[in-house]
Amino acid sequence: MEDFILWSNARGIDTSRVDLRVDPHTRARAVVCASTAKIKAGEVAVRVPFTACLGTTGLRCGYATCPLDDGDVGSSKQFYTPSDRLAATLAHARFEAEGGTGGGDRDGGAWRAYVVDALPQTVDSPVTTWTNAEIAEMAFARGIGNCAKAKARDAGTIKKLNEKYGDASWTKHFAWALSCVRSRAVDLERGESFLAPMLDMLNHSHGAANVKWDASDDGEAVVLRALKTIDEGEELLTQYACEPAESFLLYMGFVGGMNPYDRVELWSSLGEAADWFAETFRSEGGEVVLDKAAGRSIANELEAQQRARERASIVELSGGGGTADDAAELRLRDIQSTLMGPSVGWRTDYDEALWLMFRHFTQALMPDENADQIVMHAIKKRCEEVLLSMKTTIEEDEKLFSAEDTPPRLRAAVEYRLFKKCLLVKHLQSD
Ligand SMILES: C[S@@+](CC[C@H](N)C(=O)[O-])C[C@H]1O[C@@H](n2cnc3c(N)ncnc32)[C@H](O)[C@@H]1O
Repeated sequence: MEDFILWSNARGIDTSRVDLRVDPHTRARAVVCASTAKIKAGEVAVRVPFTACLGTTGLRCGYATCPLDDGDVGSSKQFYTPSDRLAATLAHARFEAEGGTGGGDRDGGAWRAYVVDALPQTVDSPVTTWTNAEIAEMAFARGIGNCAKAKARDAGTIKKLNEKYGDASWTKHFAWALSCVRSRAVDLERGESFLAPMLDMLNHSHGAANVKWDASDDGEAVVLRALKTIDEGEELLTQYACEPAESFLLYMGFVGGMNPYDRVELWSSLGEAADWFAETFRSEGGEVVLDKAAGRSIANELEAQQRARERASIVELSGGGGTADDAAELRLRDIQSTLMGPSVGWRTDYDEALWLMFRHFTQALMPDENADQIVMHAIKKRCEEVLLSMKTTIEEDEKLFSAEDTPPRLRAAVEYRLFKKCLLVKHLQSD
């Protein structure tokens, strides 16, 4: 790590207020407040000039050679997501740092201390190294399904890159680079993310972050700003993202305890929820009374409206206007291919659509009942069904989670399913 610190300082990264702590067993790093002084709220703990970052030319990053920008048809931004582009840039830097000749600025050697020596050799996560049996331990369809989708998508991208650039080029590092990007890139909400050495060694906390990353006042650097006073020796923690547990486990290999943004998918689509409603709320004689085809078409309509809203909000986030349409479409594709997919749970727009649909069904089938109460009853019934469908109980999971001899991957999968189950129980107990 000393070489990395020397390299960082030579690149203008000011590390005088922090130290790196390395766990001797796992080699995992944590950034801690240096023993020299506390860091007060609002102060800058670390400053990383963009010239020491790896990313896009737009940010004037020091390493910005994206091999996908080779001018060929099929290599433009249209065909790759921002994560693909950053991963290709990192893969290219590593290829050069290890002596490969890949064109571009041939500056890779200068980045060796970071891309070869400091970045992890592997990112252990369900989408990278876990076996199918290990993935299955996540138990919830959303996590497993998103993992399968991400793996299939990555395999497709790698195949495409190998066909175009050959598998002995920088592409041989692409899968590794993508996992590094997903687990450590910084995003300043300017559209594209980048890798900032040193900042990317900070760990995450769902609820106790004491620093946040920010653009420097002069716009030349990314800085870590203290959110409160940080004592000597205290670990600097940031909140990487406000995302459900899937995003953390699939792309970073950890769950990180109770996540306030976590959610449970009760059905994989509104159509499935509509069928479930029809099957569950039958006549006294046991016949299905809700017209299933009509139920499905309501579900499809609500889902289409939801997609249109999502698209519109992404266009708005991208700044609106003509060219933003492409960016919005790409961003939507990126989000959908990695994180989301249709989702029906609660506390999002999809929940609103679900609620509307179930209200509509209730009013048609049981006009004398209090529709909201029936909807609540239906959702709780589903929570119970999902809980009962699990192969393990909460108590068994708790035991596995705390047993010392539980293998780390199983522990991570158990932590994932355990918090989901706790969410279901919490919902069942709510008024
Ligand atoms: C951006 S890096 C952080 C630095 C990392 N510890 C290292 O050695 O470079 C992200 C990785 O750190 C680990 N990590 C970060 N926050 C964590 C947390 N709250 N719980 C468990 N692992 C965490 C995960 O392995 C994750 O993939």
